[in-house]
Order: sequence, then structure tokens, then C-alpha cells
Amino acid sequence: MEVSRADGGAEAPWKKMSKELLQIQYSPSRWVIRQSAEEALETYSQLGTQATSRARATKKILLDVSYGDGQREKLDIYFPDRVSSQTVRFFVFVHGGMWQCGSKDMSAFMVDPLTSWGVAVVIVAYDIAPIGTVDLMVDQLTRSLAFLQKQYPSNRGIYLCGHSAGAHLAAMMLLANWTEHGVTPNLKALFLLSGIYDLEPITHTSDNDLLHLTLEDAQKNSPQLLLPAMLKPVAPNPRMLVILAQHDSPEFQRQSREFFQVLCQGGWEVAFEELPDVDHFSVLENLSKADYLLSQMILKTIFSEA
Ligand SMILES: N[C@@H](CC(=O)c1ccccc1NC=O)C(=O)O
Repeated sequence: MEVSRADGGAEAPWKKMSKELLQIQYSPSRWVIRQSAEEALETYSQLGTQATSRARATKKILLDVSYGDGQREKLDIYFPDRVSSQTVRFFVFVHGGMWQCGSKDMSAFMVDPLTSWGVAVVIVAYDIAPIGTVDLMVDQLTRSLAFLQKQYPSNRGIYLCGHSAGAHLAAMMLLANWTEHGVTPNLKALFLLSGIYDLEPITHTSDNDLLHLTLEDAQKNSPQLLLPAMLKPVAPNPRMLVILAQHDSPEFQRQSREFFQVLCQGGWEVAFEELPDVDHFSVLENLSKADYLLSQMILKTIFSEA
């Protein structure tokens, strides 16, 4: 019997790559052209830490709110000045770092522009590897959204955004079983930045030294494989934006394009953008500026109510 596959049956190009080449494809810093790989990672962490300290010094905030019993199951909320916290729109950000680095304390890039437009920003922490497994991280993000919905039942929308490995976790929310959590989050849009949606190639990289993903773990956490087999739920039914940076590696480009196709075929309301002149890190760093193209796209999506 013919098995129908989202890739039309063609063998995935990564399967023909040497281990070294595959490692480079899944090392985003190696594709940055404005700086060396080390400098790019250093700049990213410095800018993220600065933006976060600035936001914490100037905004009305709730820091380290527990969304679960785990020690690291915390989120930070940055509120706009003049909007009631009960009826606000929430932009929820999930940081990247190959599921093994990064933290909420260096990820609040977008707080200034979004809060000045009246949107609250939530930055979610989760247990990165080796403490957490990908299964746990998915469960933690699910619980953080359920928590937010229960805390703010009259919110005007939850706009979920993930970067890189965080885009993977965000995309997994399309597969969440919300009935188990007793609440369906008011998920209005999903912004997926330079993400990974098929985890199998990761099982062949050194990132897996800490992740310990088996092929089965990778498959059950791959929205690229699971979404085609799933009936599209009635709710939540978020609009989606799949974003790619011009200087992302060919494998990252392939991942975003193929996931966009899966979403189109599944009948989701989805758009695709390849952003010029940015790499895996500057695409996010630029979100600290209100006039950046992606900041504008995000604001337009948030304020053009469906
Ligand atoms: N080891 C990685 C680091 C990395 O992938 C990364 C770092 C910060 C934010 C996102 C990242 N990638 C995806 O999650 C690299 O080579 O760039």
C-alpha cells in the first residue's frame, strides 16, 4: 500500500548529508554573515539581557509567576501602562536555544514596542535539557497557556510567538488536548520564527547529547508529521505566520517551507514570509524596534481582529 507523505515521498535531503554537514545546518550561528558564530551568540545574549533589564526597570511587571509546581515553571508578565490587566491582549514569547540554552531572563526583546501599543508581554521559562525532556517542555508550555487563560479569563487574545526551538514548542500547541487542562486558551495567532518542526534530523546532531531524543520521541514531537494526520480542531483556530530569516541555513529554510505547506494543506489560515537582510538571531533582536518589518506585521495581526 502507498503511504502518503507530506514530502510527496521524496527522500528528505538531510538524510544524504554527512554528520558534519548536518551539524552545520543545525548550528544557526554558523550562518550569520555580519559576525563570527561566537560573536553572534554573544551579541544575541547581550542584547537580550539588556532589553530584559531595561524592561524590568521601566515596566509594570509580575516576575516569576508560577504556572506549575516545578521550580522553573515560571513566567514574567510585562504590562502596558494604560490597559486593564484583565482585558488586555497577551503576546506570549517562547525562547529558543536548541531546547538546551536560553532563558526568560535574556529574552524580553519585544517588550518596549508591544507594551507601548497596549499589549502585555509574557515570557515563559521551561526546563531546558538536560533537566527537561522535550516532552516535559511541551507539557510546560501547554500548562503555562492554560494558567494564563485561567488567570485572565477576559483577555482579548493570546498571541503566541516562538523562536527556533521555541517555535517548535509553540507549534506543538496545535496538537494540545485542552480538555485535559479544563480550559481552551484564547489563542488568536501563532508567530513561528525560524523554527524546527521535524525533530528527526536533530537526533543525528550533537544537540542530542543532552536531549536524548529517540526516534520515537522525535516523531511524537514533530508537528510536521503529526498535523497531517490530525483533524483540524474547531478551537482554538489561530491565524499563523511562518517566518524565515534570509540567512537561515538551507535546512532551516526547508523546515519552515515544508511546515507552511502542511499548514496550508490542513486548511489553517497561514502566511509565509522570508525576511530580507536578517539571520537567525537578528530577526529576533530587531523586535526591540517598533518600526522593524516583523514588529509591524505582528502589530498588524494583533490589531486586525478576525
Ligand atoms: N548551538 C546553537 C545555538 C542555537 O542554536 C540557538 C541559540 C539561541 C537561540 C536559538 C538558537 N537556536 C534554536 O533554538 C548555534 O550553533 O547557533
